[in-house]
Amino acid sequence: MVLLRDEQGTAPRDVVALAEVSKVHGGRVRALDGVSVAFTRGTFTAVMGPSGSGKSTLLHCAAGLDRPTSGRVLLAGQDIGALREPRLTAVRRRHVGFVFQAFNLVDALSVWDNVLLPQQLAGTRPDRAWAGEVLARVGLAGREKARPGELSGGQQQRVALARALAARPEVIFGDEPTGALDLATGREVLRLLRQCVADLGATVVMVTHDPAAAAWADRVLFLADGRLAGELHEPTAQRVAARMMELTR
Ligand SMILES: Nc1ncnc2c1ncn2[C@@H]1O[C@H](COP(=O)(O)OP(=O)(O)OP(=O)(O)O)[C@@H](O)[C@H]1O
Repeated sequence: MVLLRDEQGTAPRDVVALAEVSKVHGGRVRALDGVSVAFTRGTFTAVMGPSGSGKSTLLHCAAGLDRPTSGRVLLAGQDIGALREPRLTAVRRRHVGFVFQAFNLVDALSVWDNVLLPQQLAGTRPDRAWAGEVLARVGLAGREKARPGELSGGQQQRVALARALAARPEVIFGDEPTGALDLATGREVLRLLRQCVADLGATVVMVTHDPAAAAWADRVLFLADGRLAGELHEPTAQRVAARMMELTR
């Protein structure tokens, strides 16, 4: 089972790369300050840092949801700074999946229609067989007709994950995807994200405040005051927590 779409027959090693990216909000707040970082295909990266350190801004710039004030962002081989709307939206819909803290499901639609919605918005023909497979993979086979409101928080986040996977994105961005879940349910979602990387070759970039969640990643990036403040490979929750203590001291 192969998740990644590769039209050119070549797969760049880095799915997302930021070069000297700065972002100034409202002409005053320098949320990112010259960040250069790459996200390698088939890896799971967690982004951590104190509140206000620029984590969400980094995620939004990397995903093409926000534009840097300066610097370049390459997403799925394209320099997205050069793209105007609606081309940028099209690239995002085609190559990026999102999982948010608040799930962001459409309550008026069934689970099945939620999962297919991004492809319908993108105007691509939904791959129904694959959608069924990803729903089964997240443990929701048989719940296709349910409305999100009838499901638990953990189940809703699994629908959101199936929705993110259904379009076979190059990269999945998670903004605190376990932030609204209890410990056990959050762990289940993290295990699924981990499996997406291991079994499907997905690339995952996840912002989190939780050292135990970050420990599921291959690498943890630390931000402080809009700058990279180091990284940990093969992290443990203890080492992540210790590094966070140093950053907030
Ligand atoms: N739209 C905006 N307008 C003005 N300032 C903003 C905007 N978005 C973020 N900021 C500011 O930029 C800085 C970085 O914010 P960002 O949300 O990226 O940090 P964060 O590390 O994700 O924070 P948190 O952990 O609290 O979510 C903060 O000082 C924040 O107040």
